[in-house]
Amino acid sequence: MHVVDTNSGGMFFLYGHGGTSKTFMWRTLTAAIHSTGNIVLAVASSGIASLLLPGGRTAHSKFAIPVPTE
Ligand SMILES: Nc1ncnc2c1ncn2[C@@H]1O[C@H](COP(=O)(O)OP(=O)(O)OP(=O)(O)O)[C@@H](O)[C@H]1O
Repeated sequence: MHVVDTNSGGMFFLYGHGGTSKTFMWRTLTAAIHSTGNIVLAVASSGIASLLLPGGRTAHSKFAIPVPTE
């Protein structure tokens, strides 16, 4: 939350074994940031993963990332 409060930005990588609260952490952060009036774009690399996030979409869908066909 510090990087949001100070508008400093950042990149974080959350990893861990199955069932170790990764989704819980993302959902909590999303709710906390959204509650401050900020916009949260929840995207994932796969459709299955995006279903775990509130309002989640795939990054390809949200940002219209082209998929090379050749
Ligand atoms: N702090 C917590 N308090 C209570 N329950 C929690 C907490 N953190 C996680 N849980 C519960 O533990 C379970 C597993 O958590 P979660 O789905 O966040 O793990 P995960 O790391 O995303 O798992 P996976 O890698 O399998 O997707 C969920 O049912 C979740 O509600």
